[in-house]
Amino acid sequence: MPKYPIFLDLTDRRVVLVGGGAVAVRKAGVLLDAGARLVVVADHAGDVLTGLCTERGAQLIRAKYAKEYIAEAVLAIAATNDEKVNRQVYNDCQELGILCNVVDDPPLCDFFVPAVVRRGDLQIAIGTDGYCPAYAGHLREKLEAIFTEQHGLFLAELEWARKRIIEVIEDPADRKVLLGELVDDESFDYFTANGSDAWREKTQACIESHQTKN
Ligand SMILES: C[C@@]1(CC(=O)O)c2cc3[nH]c(cc4nc(cc5[nH]c(cc(n2)[C@H]1CCC(=O)O)[C@@](C)(CC(=O)O)[C@@H]5CCC(=O)O)C(CC(=O)O)=C4CCC(=O)O)c(CCC(=O)O)c3CC(=O)O
Ligand SMILES: NC(=O)C1=CN([C@@H]2O[C@H](COP(=O)(O)OP(=O)(O)OC[C@H]3O[C@@H](n4cnc5c(N)ncnc54)[C@H](O)[C@@H]3O)[C@@H](O)[C@H]2O)C=CC1
Repeated sequence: MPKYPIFLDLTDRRVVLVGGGAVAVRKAGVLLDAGARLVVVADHAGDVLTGLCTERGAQLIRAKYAKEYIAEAVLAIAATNDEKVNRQVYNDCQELGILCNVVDDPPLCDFFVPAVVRRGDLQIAIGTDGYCPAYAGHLREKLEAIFTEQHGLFLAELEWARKRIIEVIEDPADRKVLLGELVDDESFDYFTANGSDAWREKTQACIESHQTKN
């Protein structure tokens, strides 16, 4: 069955990551980017993970996993190299109603972590339902060549334009038509060729012409 894809707000929410190797480092970075209150439990944390925790304010507990550490968490990720420990984390999560991801055992995952193209506030998440994560990574690289920093900057312009449109255009159908024009490739090309000021000027005129039609 396909998973339900969502973008989760983890700001100030406790997330517990068990394990301190390379896989834990990859998961930790993304969780910290999302503003999670990250707690890492690892009996041996590598230098990279230790540095990451210090620099970015995550709590590092240098200890073997115990159930008490996951209390109050919304998510837990088991990324140790010990299958038994990972399974224990999963079982504890089931008891406590915490969503769990076990990195080496897809059936023990309430959620999968996707590969992500990130361009400012624009995010494109890719999933293969656990069938071939490396393919998700490969597709991310291909999409990264297509979607550049410019697309992230363009999204910020669209946010500005959409706010204006909601303020001045009442009819949802009109808004939809106008936004449809503003998000298309021609509009993006105009933005990249002429920059933010020129694009806003053109967009403002376009919004005004829609207003006068009503
Ligand atoms: C189920 C899932 C659970 C989860 O972690 O959420 C899971 C499970 C497993 N991964 C394994 C291996 C590898 N995973 C990667 C890479 C990524 N794995 C990620 C997600 C997921 N991996 C979830 C499914 C997501 C989906 O399918 O949509 C990505 C997308 C996101 C991320 O991790 O950040 C990230 C790419 C990020 C990017 O490039 O952008 C590579 C390639 C590499 O390292 O370059 C390899 C080595 C090649 C190989 O073995 O395939 C193994 C075997 C372990 C072993 O044998 O030791 C298991 C366990 C199993 O399948 O049984
Ligand atoms: N889902 C994914 O994307 C991928 C998953 N994997 C799997 O992820 C797992 C971890 O991989 P790596 O980070 O490379 O492993 P690693 O061997 O580098 O690190 C394992 C970490 O787990 C910690 N650990 C072990 N027992 C513990 C315990 N009882 N309590 C607390 N911490 C404990 C160790 O101290 C160490 O920091 C492996 O099982 C691997 O097969 C591997 C590649 C990708």
